[in-house]
Amino acid sequence: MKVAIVAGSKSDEEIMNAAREVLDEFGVTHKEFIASAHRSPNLTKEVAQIIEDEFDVAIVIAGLSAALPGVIAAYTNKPVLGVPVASDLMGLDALFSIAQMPRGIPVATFGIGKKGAKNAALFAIRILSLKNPTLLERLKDKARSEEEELRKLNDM
Ligand SMILES: Nc1c(C(=O)O)ncn1[C@@H]1O[C@H](COP(=O)(O)O)[C@@H](O)[C@H]1O
Repeated sequence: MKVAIVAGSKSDEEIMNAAREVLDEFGVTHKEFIASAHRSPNLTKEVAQIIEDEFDVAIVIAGLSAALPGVIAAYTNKPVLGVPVASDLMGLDALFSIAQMPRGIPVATFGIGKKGAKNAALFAIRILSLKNPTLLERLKDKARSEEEELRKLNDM
């Protein structure tokens, strides 16, 4: 039950942290990697091979032209959850780049930045919960307690 979090640069650290916090909350084992398909293609290939061999799912975070999620998905059959990072074009560049994958190389695309990273982590947990009833219960508990908070706010 392991999730890889990969980012294209150390400058994406804040977004990585957002994903990590959610995984920690659910007690999911994870490991972080920094690799760039553009700047370190050999390292990226090695990281993808490690994901293929040792991980269940990968959250891949990238800004600008954001080739990284697609390149990782080319080297592994494990599910790749892509998270765009905002920069000069508000992250639309990365969003379109990650969403517009050529046929045959699927990457699930999430929202831009920290919210997207948190949802990607929750999605990774949903994937893992298919084979892990304890994790599924934790997801249900979280949903229940969030609804409970809203009931209190509404005095209901
Ligand atoms: N999208 C990619 C890739 C890649 O896709 O290979 N490599 C770096 N980057 C992105 O470049 C942005 C700026 O990086 P720097 O701050 O290191 O210049 C980061 O958001 C990173 O994800």
